Amino acid sequence: MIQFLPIPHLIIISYVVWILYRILKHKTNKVNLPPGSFGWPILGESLSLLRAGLDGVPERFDQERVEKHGSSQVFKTSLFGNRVAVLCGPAGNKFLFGNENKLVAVWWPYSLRKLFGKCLVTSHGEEAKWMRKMMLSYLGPDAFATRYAATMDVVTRRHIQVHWRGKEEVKVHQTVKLYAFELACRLFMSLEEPNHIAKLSSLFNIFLQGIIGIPIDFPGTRFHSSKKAASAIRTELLTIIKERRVEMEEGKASSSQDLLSHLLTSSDENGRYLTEMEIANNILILLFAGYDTSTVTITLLIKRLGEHPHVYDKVLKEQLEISKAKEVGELLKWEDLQKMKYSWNVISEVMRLNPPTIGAFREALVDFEYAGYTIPKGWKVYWSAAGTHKDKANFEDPTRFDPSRFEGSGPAPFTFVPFGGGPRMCLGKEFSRLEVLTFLHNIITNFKWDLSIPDEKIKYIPMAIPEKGLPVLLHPHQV
Ligand code: HEM
Repeated sequence: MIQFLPIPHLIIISYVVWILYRILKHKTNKVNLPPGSFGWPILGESLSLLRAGLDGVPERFDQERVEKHGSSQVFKTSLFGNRVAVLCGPAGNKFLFGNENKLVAVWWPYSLRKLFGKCLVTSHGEEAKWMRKMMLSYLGPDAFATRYAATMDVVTRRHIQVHWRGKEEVKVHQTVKLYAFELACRLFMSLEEPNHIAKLSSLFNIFLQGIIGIPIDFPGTRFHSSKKAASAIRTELLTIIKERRVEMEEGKASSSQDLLSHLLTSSDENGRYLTEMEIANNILILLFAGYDTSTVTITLLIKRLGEHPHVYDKVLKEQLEISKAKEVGELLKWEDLQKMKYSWNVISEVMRLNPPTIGAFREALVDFEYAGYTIPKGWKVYWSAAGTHKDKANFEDPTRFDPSRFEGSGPAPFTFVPFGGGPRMCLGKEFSRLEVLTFLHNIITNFKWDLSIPDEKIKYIPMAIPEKGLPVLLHPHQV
């Protein structure tokens, strides 16, 4: 576009940009900003962050800068066109989680906000609190976990029967992706028909590609395709919502059968209900938030168990004890999941080493002080799970896989933060705990496996992905 502008226009535009840059620099020079560098104009230090992710070590970005700028555990940078303060370690996490809606508020990139419309993650303050409450009354441990453990087990068994049994080799990442999507469709909307799920899943995968990226909207760009896919999914969801309303009126669907029924029939104390569009947008955000995160966790769990046979044996022992105490074919119950203590320690260690969400952004609502520095209003503020989890100040020999770290009282507060913390803590923590444990129970009591590529590299784009999709050779147990 720029190349079609006449030279005098280009000179004037460059001059205005330069003046604005000087004004901003002058303004920010007056306050005591954290140490660090804004890197290149516009690009900032984004390439270093992306490079660290592609090399499989996202924490390198924080570590290099903390080492360079001293012990204050805060530095400034510029990422994707935004001025950013990175608050490192447990003190930074505690500060940000404790100051939500006071000094900072959750912030997502423009592309995400545009694609999701009005929903939990694009709302703030009272509105967000309200939406969280509506969804938590289904997804929280009290309601969800006690009621839906058996349904999760049914879906998991069927998935393993169709996609794993009888196969010599399985590509774990893409197969688990399908599982995570099927499970969410079943529990959120009671969708079971494979073709319907496949259609939604392919739209969803197009949609995901535009979420993180440059939001240029014209035919041929990723963002444009993503927007079209989002609109097609929304139309589909609105049809499902309307059909459900009719089914409920006719007594053919119950108000407790899934998340959709729950959201259609739940109001707050003032009698306020979510609109159909708000329900569609929130289901879309839940599908998004739970899809790659759970997929990554299960995939890397399979990888770690393949790498550490003695851990595999201990997990198998725990899971077989649970199976043996049940009747043949009896489904998992909430109480069974509570017994999976060692298994959960192993999963926690997987998430410590490779946090599915490496960190997240906030926006400064006002100028505020942190560690003696000023963070100006409007700056983005980042907390880093990857950096915190790999800091030797928080975990001895931090790159070693060692589930025993989670025994007893476990890691110190705010050092283990795969689900974030504070008012914006992951809403699907209980859902994903059940999902990963149920999958683990079913896979490990059916198979042992060998990694087809033992040293397969993990890269982050921005979620962790094994470079070749983690192919494994399956060996069914002879029991
Ligand atoms: C192992 C799996 C998962 C991990 C590691 C994970 C991690 C996270 C993290 C770190 C955040 C906080 C981001 C922030 O501070 O802004 C978050 C938020 C969120 N997660 Fe998860 N998540 C997982 C699974 C799920 C699932 C299965 C669902 C849905 C059922 C879900 C729904 C959400 C939602 C809706 C939010 C936004 C909450 C808000 O802004 O109020 N997550 N997740």
